[in-house]
This record gives sequence, structure tokens and C-alpha cells, in this order.
Amino acid sequence: MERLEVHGFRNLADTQLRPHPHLNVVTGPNGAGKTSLLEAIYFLSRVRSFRTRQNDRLIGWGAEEARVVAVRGHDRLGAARTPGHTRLRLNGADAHTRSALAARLPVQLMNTEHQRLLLDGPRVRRQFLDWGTFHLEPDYRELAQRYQHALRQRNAALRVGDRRSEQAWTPVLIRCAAAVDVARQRFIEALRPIWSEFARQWLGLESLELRYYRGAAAELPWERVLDEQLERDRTAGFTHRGPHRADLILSRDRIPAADALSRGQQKLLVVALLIAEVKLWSRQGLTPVLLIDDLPAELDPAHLHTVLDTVTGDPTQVFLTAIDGAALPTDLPPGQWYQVCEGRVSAMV
Ligand SMILES: Nc1ncnc2c1ncn2[C@@H]1O[C@H](COP(=O)(O)OP(=O)(O)OP(=O)(O)O)[C@@H](O)[C@H]1O
Repeated sequence: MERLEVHGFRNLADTQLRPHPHLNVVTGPNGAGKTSLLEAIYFLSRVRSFRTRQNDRLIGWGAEEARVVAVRGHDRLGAARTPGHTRLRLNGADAHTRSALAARLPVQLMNTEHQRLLLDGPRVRRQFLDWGTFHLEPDYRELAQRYQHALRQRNAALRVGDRRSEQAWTPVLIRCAAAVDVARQRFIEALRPIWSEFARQWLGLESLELRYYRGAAAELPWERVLDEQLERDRTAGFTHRGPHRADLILSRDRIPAADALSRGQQKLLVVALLIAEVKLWSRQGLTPVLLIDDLPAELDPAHLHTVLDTVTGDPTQVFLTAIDGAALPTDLPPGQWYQVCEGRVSAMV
């Protein structure tokens, strides 16, 4: 982003910034508004927050709307939230799909909760998988939506015992499942070597694995999978197997990473995954924005340095928050530093 404007967003005063193309360091005391600034950028891309499911919370107290605008290359992106309603703008016109802005502004967030990627249920890993695949294959989003639609229709038919509808939707589901699966596998195959290199270097371990579980036994065609499950699906009233049950398995010597690694090692493993994804996007010609919120509190200076080193020189634009700039490695690459104080963001010279 060459320009970023934030209006009426959380506690932030109206702000206009000209961010550095590579590194932006945002410092300030607790409650100053550092996370809110990252949240504004995230909202512009993903049309949601990483802190709340209720976008109305983003509207500053006393403000009528929260609005974020960015200029990036030839594109001008905007997202505004008024109570109950989000409006997206792209190059002077309304944008009607949620992914229109994300396609032009891929963001990756790293914060103190990133370990959830390892410890939570498969849903959060499927989201990681879906965003990663979407940025490599822009048609993927529509494909995944078609799969979800077919799944809902088939499940509805299974629930009420409507055999005709079930038989009509099953082949559609099979076609979409195969295509979703192939796209995700391509993403994982591209991601794995980058991830494993980082994971090996940072953890000093050789036997780490990243596997894609496709939501069914690997060797069977989807037609067979659904056929074998048919009676079970009919009895339960839903589809048991498919890409909606996919997962990413991280392990060491076949033992789940959550059991086989220390907390610190788990953090590094997840950071390796997030950074590998950013790296992959930038190798594909995208310019990702990496939001790192309070990571100095989570990673020791040496590892933080390594992480920043890894993305320096890429087209990646980093926003990094810290309460105290002194906690950051001393030899950070050149960038723009900002001080946030009671919602006012000022560039430091
Ligand atoms: N909708 C809102 N309007 C105005 N202020 C808000 C709104 N929502 C939250 N706040 C306030 O905004 C302040 C900034 O919070 P934020 O999390 O951005 O700070 P921070 O600098 O990241 O702090 P920390 O270092 O403690 O994480 C908080 O004091 C919070 O109470």
C-alpha cells in the first residue's frame, strides 16, 4: 500500500499514512491503538476483524462509520462499515464480492493467538488452506462456494429422504470435491518445501511433516468414497466425507506436533507455516501484507530477527507492532516507524 487512510475506526483519530513498502514499525503503550491499525488493514482485505465477529464494533464510539481506504499500484480499495452494513469499493465502483478486495490485498496475520492454528479444531486450518489456495488460484473461491452449495443441497435431501434430489446433487458434489481437492493439493505441494526448510532451520529438527488430509481415504476416487458412505449418510442425514472435513496434519515422527513439541517449538512451527504462505504468495507475483501484532512478546529477539530477515527483500509489506521499540532487534532493515498515542498515529523521523 502506498497510501492508507483510516476514519472513524475504533479509537483511531482520522489518519493518513504513506507506509514504507517493506517495513513499518508501530509502537505505543497499551491501549494506544496499535492493534486497531492492523485490524483496519485486515478489515480492508478480509471484510472482517480478527478480534470480533461483529463488524459494528469497529465503528469508533461517536462515529457514524468506520472507513478504510488504501491505494495500491493502480488500485484504490475501500471498505466502510455503518451499523449493520458493510460497503466495499474498488476503483470508484461498488465491489459486490467479499473476496474482490482480498484478491488485491492478500494479508497474513501473526499475533499471540496464531498457535490456535495447531491447537484448535480443523476449521481454522481449513481456512488457512482456503486462503492460501485462493491467492494462488483466483477461481478457487467460486469453486469452493459451488462445493458448499452442492453439499448443502445434498444434506438437505438426505435429511428429508428426498432420493431424487440426493441423486441429482451427488454427481455435482463429486465433481466439485475433486476440483477443490486438486487445487488444495497443488497449494500444499508448493507450500511444503518452503515450510519444511524454515521449520528445519528454526527448530533444528529433521523429522517434521506437513500432510494434507483430504477429508477421506487418499486412495479412493470421490465417487467410491460417497458410495461406500451412502447408507451411513442416509441414516445420519448428512454427508460424512469430503473436502469439508479436510485438515492439515503437522507432526514429528508421526506424532501430532501438539504432543511432540514444546510450546516454543509449536509457535515456531506455526510461524514457519504462516511465513511460508507469505513467501509462496510473493513468489507467485503477489505483494502480500504481513501484519505482526505484538510478536516480540511471543518470539525471542533472535527468532524475530530471523522471521523479519526471511521476508526482507521480498515484495512483502510488513506492519509490526511493539509496545517498546527497544524490545525489537537493533539491526532491523530500513523502514518507517510510527508512534501511536491515544489513537493518534504519527510518523517518526
Ligand atoms: N469502537 C471503539 N471506539 C473507540 N475506542 C475503542 C473501540 N473499540 C475499542 N476501543 C478502545 O481502543 C483502544 C485501543 O485498543 P488497541 O487494542 O488497538 O490498543 P493496542 O495499542 O493494540 O494495545 P495493547 O498494546 O494493549 O494490545 C482500547 O483502549 C479500547 O478500549
